[in-house]
Amino acid sequence: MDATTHPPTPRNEPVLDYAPGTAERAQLAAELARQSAEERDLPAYIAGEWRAGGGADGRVVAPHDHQRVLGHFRHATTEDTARALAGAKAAAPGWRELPYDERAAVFLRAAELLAGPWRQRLNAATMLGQSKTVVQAEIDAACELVDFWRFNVLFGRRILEEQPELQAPGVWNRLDHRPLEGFVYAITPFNFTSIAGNLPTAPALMGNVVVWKPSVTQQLAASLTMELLVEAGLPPGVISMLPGHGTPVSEVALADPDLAGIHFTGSTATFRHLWSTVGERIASYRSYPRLVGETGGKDFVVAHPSADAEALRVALLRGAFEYQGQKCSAASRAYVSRTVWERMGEQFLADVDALGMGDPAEFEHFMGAVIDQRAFRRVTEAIERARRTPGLRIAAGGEYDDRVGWFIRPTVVLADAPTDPMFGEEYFGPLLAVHVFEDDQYDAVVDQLEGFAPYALTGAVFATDRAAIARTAARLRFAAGNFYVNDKPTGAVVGQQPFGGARASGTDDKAGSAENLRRWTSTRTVKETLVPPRDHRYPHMGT
Ligand SMILES: NC(=O)c1ccc[n+]([C@@H]2O[C@H](COP(=O)([O-])OP(=O)(O)OC[C@H]3O[C@@H](n4cnc5c(N)ncnc54)[C@H](O)[C@@H]3O)[C@@H](O)[C@H]2O)c1
Ligand SMILES: N[C@@H](CCC=O)C(=O)O
Repeated sequence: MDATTHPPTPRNEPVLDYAPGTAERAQLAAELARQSAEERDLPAYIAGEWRAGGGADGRVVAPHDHQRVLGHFRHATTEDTARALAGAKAAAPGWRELPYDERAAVFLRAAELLAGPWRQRLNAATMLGQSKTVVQAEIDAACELVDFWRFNVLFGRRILEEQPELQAPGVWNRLDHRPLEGFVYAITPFNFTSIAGNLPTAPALMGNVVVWKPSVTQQLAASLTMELLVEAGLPPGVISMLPGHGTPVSEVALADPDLAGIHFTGSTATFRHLWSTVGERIASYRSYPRLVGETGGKDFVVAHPSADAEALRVALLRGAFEYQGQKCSAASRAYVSRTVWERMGEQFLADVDALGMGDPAEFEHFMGAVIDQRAFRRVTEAIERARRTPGLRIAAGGEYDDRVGWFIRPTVVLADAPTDPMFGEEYFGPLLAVHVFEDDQYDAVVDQLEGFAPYALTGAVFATDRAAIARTAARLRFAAGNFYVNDKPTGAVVGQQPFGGARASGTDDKAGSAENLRRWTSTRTVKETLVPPRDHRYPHMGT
C-alpha cells in the first residue's frame, strides 16, 4: 500500500425530496412504470457467471399487490454453493494481493454509479419489491448504500494505516492488517437494500472473498445491486450471490473448513441457529469464524413529564410506522407520562388513523404493505390477541386486509400495565404498545423497561429537564446500542450514528464504522531487528 494516497473525503449523499415537479420524481415514476411492466429473470451470480440456480422456482411479488410478479429465481442448491465456494477460493489470492486503493476504487465507483445513473433503478426495485415509499427507498437504497460504500473506504484505509506507537532503538515494528483466511458468508434481511449491499461488500473491501445469500423477498433489489457491482468492476469470484431460502447454502458453507466469518443481519432466531451450528462444528474450522450479527429489537420511547408533547407525537408517528414498522429500530413500545399524553394522545391517535396507506408508486401514501403472508399473519395474530386480552385496548387501527396486498393499518394498543408480551416480543410490523403512567412513577417505569425485553437495539428519551435526561441515559446505558434524546429511534446515518445493538440484538459491531471492518481483518505483527545481537549472554551474567 502506498501510504501517501488519500481516498476522496466522504460526504453523506443528499436525500432528494421528490416534490411535485422535480426531475427526480419524473425519473422515478418512469422507472417504476418500466419495472412494473416486466417479470425479470433473477439468476444467481456464481464465480463471475450469471446462471439459474439448480433448485425449485421462486417468485418475487409486490407486497402491496401480491398477484403482481416482479421476478423469478431458482433457489440455490448445495451444488451451486460448492461452485460459488470454489470460485471464491480461486479468486482469493488475486483479490487480497490487489492494492487496497484498487479494491476501494471498485466500491467508490459503485457509490458514484448508484448516486447517479443507478439511483432510480434501485429505488424503484426497493419500492416495488419491498413496498417502501419514495422517501423510505431514497434514504435506504440510494443514500445509505452510497454512504456505506464511500465511508467504508475511509474507515478501511485508517485501519490499514494503524501502526505501533513505539519503536525501540534498532527495531522496526509493523502491523500487516490481513484479510481473513478463507471466505466470509454474508446473509442479509429483506428490509434494507443498503444492509444487503453492505454486508457482502464490507468484508470484500478488506480483501476477503464472499458468498452472499440475500433474502428471497429482497431478491429484486439484490440482483440489481449485484449487477451494479459487476458494472463497477468487481472481479469474478470475489462476491457470489446465491438466491433462495439458504438452507442448502448453509449446509455447504457452514461445513467448509475455510469458513472465516459470517456477516449476518436478520432475526435473533436465525442468528442463534447459525451461531450454534458453528459452535457444534468449531473444531472443524481452520480458524475461529468471526460471527457478526445484527438482529432483532424491541425499541422503546420513554417520555418524561417535561417532554415536548408535539415532538413526541411526530417521533412516534414516524418512528413506529414508517416502513410499516419493519425497521429493526422501529419504536414498538412507548411509555408516556400522563401529563404529556393528555397534551398529545388524542391528536396522536387521530393522526395514526389518518395515515395514508397503499401502493408506494402512488406518492401520496405514508405507508405500504408488510412484506409477506408470514409477516401479515404474525402481526395480525398479535392484534387479535390484544383485542381479547383484558388490560389491553386497541386505541387506533386494528384493521387489516390481505386481498390485494398484505395491508395492516397502523395500530396502537394502550396497556394498563407494561408487563404484557406486547412490551417484550418483536412483531416487526405497524404495531405500537403504549403505557401511560402517573408522572411520579417515571423512575420506576424506566427501571422496569430497562430489562423487560431481551433486546437492546434502539431507544429514545423525550424530556426537557436535563437532570432527567442524564439520569435516564445513565440508567438505560445498556438497554440500547443507539440511544436518542428528543428524536425518533430510527434513521441512523452512516458516518454520524454507527448502528447496532447488544443483548439479543446482536454483536454490536456497528455497521458503517471501522469497528465492523476490523472484524474482517486479522492482524499480523512484524518485528524486524535491524542489527540482531551476536552474544546470548545478558549483562547480569558478567563477573
Ligand atoms: N439489528 C439490525 O441492524 C437489523 C437490521 C435489519 C433487520 N434486522 C432484523 O431482521 C429481522 C427481519 O428480517 P428477516 O425477516 O429477513 O429475518 P430472517 O432471520 O427471517 O432472515 C434473514 C436472512 O436469513 C436467511 N436465513 C434464514 N435461515 C437461514 C439458514 N438456515 N441459512 C441461511 N440463511 C438463512 C433468510 O433467508 C434471510 O436472507 C428482524 O428481526 C429485524 O429486527 C436487524
Ligand atoms: N439503520 C436503520 C435500521 C436498520 C434496521 O432495520 C435505522 O437506524 O433506522
